[in-house]
Parts: sequence; structure tokens; C-alpha cells
Amino acid sequence: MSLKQVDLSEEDLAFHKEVGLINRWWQSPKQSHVQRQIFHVIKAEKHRFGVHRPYTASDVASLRSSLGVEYPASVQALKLWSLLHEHRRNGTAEMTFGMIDPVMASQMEGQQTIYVSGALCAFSKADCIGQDMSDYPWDTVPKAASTIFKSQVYHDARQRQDRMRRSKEERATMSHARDYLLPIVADADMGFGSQTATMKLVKRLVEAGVAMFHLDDLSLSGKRFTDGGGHTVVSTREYLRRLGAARLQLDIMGAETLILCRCDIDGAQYITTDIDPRDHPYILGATVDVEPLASLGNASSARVKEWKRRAKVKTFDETVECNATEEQITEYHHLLKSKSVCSLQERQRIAGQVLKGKEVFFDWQSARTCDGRYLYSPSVQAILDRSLAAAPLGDATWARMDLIMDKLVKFHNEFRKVYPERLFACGYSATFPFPSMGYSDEDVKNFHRSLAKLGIVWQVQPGFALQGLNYTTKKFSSMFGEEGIGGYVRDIQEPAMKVDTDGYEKMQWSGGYITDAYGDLLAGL
Ligand SMILES: C[C@](O)(C(=O)O)[C@H](CC(=O)O)C(=O)O
Repeated sequence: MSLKQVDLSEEDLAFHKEVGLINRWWQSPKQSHVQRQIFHVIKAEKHRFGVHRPYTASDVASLRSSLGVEYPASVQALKLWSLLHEHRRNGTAEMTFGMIDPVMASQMEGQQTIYVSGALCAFSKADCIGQDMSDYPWDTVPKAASTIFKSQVYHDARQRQDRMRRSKEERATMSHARDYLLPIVADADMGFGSQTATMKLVKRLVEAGVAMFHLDDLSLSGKRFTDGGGHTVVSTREYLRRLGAARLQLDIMGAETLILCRCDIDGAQYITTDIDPRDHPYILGATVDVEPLASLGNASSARVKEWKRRAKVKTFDETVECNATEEQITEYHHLLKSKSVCSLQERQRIAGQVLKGKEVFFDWQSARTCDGRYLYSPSVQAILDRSLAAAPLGDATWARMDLIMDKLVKFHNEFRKVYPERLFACGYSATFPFPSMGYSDEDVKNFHRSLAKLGIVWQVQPGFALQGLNYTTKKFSSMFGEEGIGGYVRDIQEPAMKVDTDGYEKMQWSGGYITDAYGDLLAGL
């Protein structure tokens, strides 16, 4: 560090220039939708349908270093943005799968994006391997993404070198060049803690070359795929702050990386707080007077289930509906409709007015766990409310839902009434029982096409690198153990040599020729 004399006019000029550049950037085709979305929204409804950047270009400029840095992630993000919008216009979708291995990533010929899955990182990259509870170190996914991105750049360079060392005539006889630079989509989970933790994570993802990341509304440690305990989500406000922190970090970096707003309400059983009235319609309360849930201590999911049965838990609206006549229910909902957001206390007041003083027992405080979480009732409307509120802060939306077609259709159609050009994503669970959920073979065959028609332009099967590779490895392993090198040559070597696994020339993947080229260039020294 050294001291320098500051010329105040020059300092102001440079700053205002930067502010102007940011404002112009925010008017660009990729950025302007973040600003524009607000115009779809009637002002009074802004609480429900969200707000865009809550800060100005000048605020952002003052947080930037004077050293302007441009990130390759932006190039990849713009490429992804065009790809996904093309799919949206055509009613088609990008189909990709979870990938954390650079060798395999380089062979993905049928995909135009790569997904770095947190679950796969938990199973094979983290130091402590285990079930995906989003509890691995926060920089695990950025590190995995960075390795893949660097490998993409390497393959792109070796391909160029290989082509450019040949004459035009020779290149004309070679098959197509490959696009190794597939935009990377990465799992940012819940942002790993405070706003600054989320900002650091986003910074690392951008530096790693990531084109889009998904950020969800689970609480820290709130992910559950274990005993059926159900996820815990944070309040709508905390979720928006997370997304806002991510957007701010991208703005500070001047990065185009897309934010995929993921909402995990569908599998939620708890919410951390009742502070945000937007969450109130979905908070459950006891409708009979029983001992508080917290008095059970750290209860197993079976005991919580049993308590919920005894306490006859319901949402407040369901409770009113059980205590009112048809006309009263209509009047109650009519009065609710006049408010964009209505807290539980306000609902109680309206119910009192409609039911003419008839007592309705509803205790949502007694339905809290011993660590203070509230019971929560997910629904498509809850997912819609939250996802719409989040939309202006992100570029795409992923409502993580079970693959129930009616629910998917309702969510996406309702959402598109507010944001007609929205990009959507979805993930396939590796074990979803399509046949027992009533889908025919024909339905399953066309499933991805049906989702694409709803605007779900990015679809991922994160589990392939676990389920698919386990299956393939197991089969190969038994065969090789029994048949040895003869089986290897028959099943792997010969077919692999025939299909030219590297795309355009055999045995080129490791790029011996580019290493030779370095040597040749330095030979004169
Ligand atoms: C997509 C996901 O975030 C992942 O880490 O791959 C997981 C996948 C899974 O565990 O089924 C998720 O959807 O939460």
C-alpha cells in the first residue's frame, strides 16, 4: 500500500462514469428484465409480487474496486440466456444431468449445459462423504465447478491448436468441431448462512466460471432426505434477502451469471419464523387445546406426526371453514381478497367479524418445535406466492416439486400470467415412481416435452452420476472380474475406439499434441 494525492474532480469523474456504465448495463437485453419486471406489477401488489433491485447504480459503484475485472462467467451466462430463451420460444428444453467429473463432462455430446450438483459433491467431493444435507463446506461446489470450467477451457484450446496446425483442406475433411464450453449451472443450496456468506459464495461461483446457480429458501441445516422429517424453510423476507445479496454481489462484480430462484416449499414441514405475514396463510396451528409441541422436546418425526393428529392441526383458513356456514366462508374469502397480504392477527379479526363473535380455537404458538420452528403447510398457492415475490430478483425459477402434472401445470400457468417470458427449471428425482403415480409409458416418454410446453426450459436429472454410474460400474465390475481383459476388449475398448469417444479423433483427449506444441515453440531457447 502506498499513499497518493487524490484529485477530487478526477475521482468524481471516474465514479460518475462508472455509475453511467452500470445504468447502461442495466438497460441491456439480459439485465433489463430485472428492472422491467416491476412494471408488470400493480404498485399496491408489490408486497406479493416482489420488488427489483432495492439499490441504485451509485450504491453499486461505491462498492466496486476501481480495477474493472471482466469474468468469463459472463460470456457463459449470456450464452445460456440465449439458449434458454430459444428453448422458451420453441417450447423445447435443455436436458442435462448432474456431473462433477471433468473427464465425463468433456464427453457430454447431447447436452448444452453442465450441472454441478450439490448432492453429487456431497457423495463424492466433500471430505466427509454422506447424504446431501447441504452440510458440506460452502466452497465445495465452486471448487468442483472451477475444475470443470478449467477443463473446458483446456479442451477448447487443445481442439483449436489441433485444428490450426492443419491446412484448410485438411480441416475441411475433419468432422465438426466440438463445443466444450458448455455453460455450467451450479448448486448454491441455501447460500450457507449470512448475507455475507451468500455474497462470498456467489463471488466464488462467478470466479469459477459458473453461468447460472440456484439459490433456495431452505434454512441452514433445514434440508432433509432422511426420516421423512420434512424440510425447514426460512421466511419469505429472509429468502428475498438471500436473493438480494446474490444480486448485489453479481452487480458489484458486473457479472451476467443468472440467478435461478429455487423454492423448496413443496417438501417443507416447518418454517423458522412467523415474522413475515406473507407466510401466515400457510402456518399451522392446533385447533384443540393440547400440551405444546415443544413440551415433547426434540421429538422424532413419528411423535410430531402423532402430536399433529391429536392437536388437529390446520391452517387458520381451514379452521374458519370448519366453523362457518357456506355464506360466511364466501364472505370471509371475499374480505381476504381485498388485502394483498393478510396476517394471522388480521385474519382472526376478519373471522370474528364474519362469525359474529363465535370463538375459533387456533393456537399457532403451541405448534412450535422445541427449537422454535413453526409447523408449515405447503401448497401450490404457497409456492406461487413466494416464487412470484422472488421473481424480480432472479432470472429464472425452479419450484422444486414432486412430479405431479396437475400441480406443475397450475404453478407454471399461474406464474406465467404475471411473468409471461419467465424461464423455468426442474429436477427429476432418481427414484420417482412414475408408473405408480398413474403415468403411462407414453406419458413418461413425453414427460420432458410436456414440461417444456410449460416453459420449463432447463431440466436436470442430477442423480445420473450416482445411479447411472453405480449401475454401469457394477455391471462392468462383475463382467471384468469374471472375464478379464478379453471382456474389456470386447465390451469397452473395441466399441469405444469405434464410436470415437472424443468426438473427432481417437486417443486425442489428453492432448499430447498441445504438449508437443509447447515444446516445439520453446525448442529454440
Ligand atoms: C438438485 C439437488 O439440489 C442436487 O444437489 O443435485 C438435489 C437433488 C436430490 O437430492 O434429489 C435437490 O433437488 O435437492
